[in-house]
Amino acid sequence: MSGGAVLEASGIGVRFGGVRALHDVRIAVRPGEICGLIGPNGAGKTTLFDVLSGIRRPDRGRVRLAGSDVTLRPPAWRARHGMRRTFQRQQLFGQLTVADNLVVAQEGGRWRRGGAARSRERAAEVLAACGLAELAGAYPGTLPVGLGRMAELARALAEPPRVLLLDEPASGMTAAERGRLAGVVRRLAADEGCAVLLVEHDVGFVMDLCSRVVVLDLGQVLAEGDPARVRADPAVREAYLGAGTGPGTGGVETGGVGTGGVETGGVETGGVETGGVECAPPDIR
Ligand SMILES: Nc1ncnc2c1ncn2[C@@H]1O[C@H](COP(=O)(O)OP(=O)(O)OP(=O)(O)O)[C@@H](O)[C@H]1O
Repeated sequence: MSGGAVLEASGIGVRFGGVRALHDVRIAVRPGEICGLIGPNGAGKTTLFDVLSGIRRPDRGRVRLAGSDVTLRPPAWRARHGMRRTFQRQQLFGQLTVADNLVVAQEGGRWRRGGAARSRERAAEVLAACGLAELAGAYPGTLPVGLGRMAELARALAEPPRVLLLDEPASGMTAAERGRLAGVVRRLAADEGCAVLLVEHDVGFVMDLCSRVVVLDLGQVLAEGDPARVRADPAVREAYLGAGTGPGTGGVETGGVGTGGVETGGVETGGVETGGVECAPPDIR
């Protein structure tokens, strides 16, 4: 399929009863690449992540990790072979400190008081790289949302991943935290050759960070390419604008770092009026 891809999926189909959540989806991510996965609500992004990470078995299609067919492999097997995923909801152990969560992640999920010295050293390094050194002794439940998400990312990096799937990593983060998150992800890809695939509702953040963007709509790949190309794609604009993006419709958030303001209500951007509340289309300029 795609030469050099470390993670690739082809012909993926998933149905939930009468709902076709994914149809003939193909996606590939190369080492060192940061790829964004976007799409309106219900497009199939989470379902695709579940298939890639092994949480859901597809009705059709194959998933390959470093060339091996892993379609029937469970999530733990994929994790042992270098695939890590973060979730929208924090997965850290609340009764362990942030540092101990990273130690446990390196020791097969088993807790031994103190852990191995090597694991503790690595945990300290990763936390420092994520700007969390001072929070090593904190308990996850005490962290504000953005720092909790960063700690979740740190846990995923406790052992160097080959493939990293990030599920809405910037959600709830301040602008400064988003900047730090982007820096960590860039370094991971550039210095360690990790392949990163991220689902994120903040389209501006995705466009700034990713070298390639895949757009899902109604369970199919609608467009794919570099951010400029995707931004300009009429089908992408139509899919977002047609989806309704305002409060109450669970629309796409905008306004990530450096995306500038969002034009609302203008003819050019196709703003939509809903019951007196002006709904802005996502910033896909
Ligand atoms: N467990 C389920 N049972 C039935 N239908 C489901 C289930 N999970 C997802 N779906 C449906 O599959 C389609 C794709 O959903 P999915 O959650 O993957 O989309 P998404 O792009 O992640 O959406 P969002 O941006 O809102 O998180 C939707 O129509 C959704 O209603």
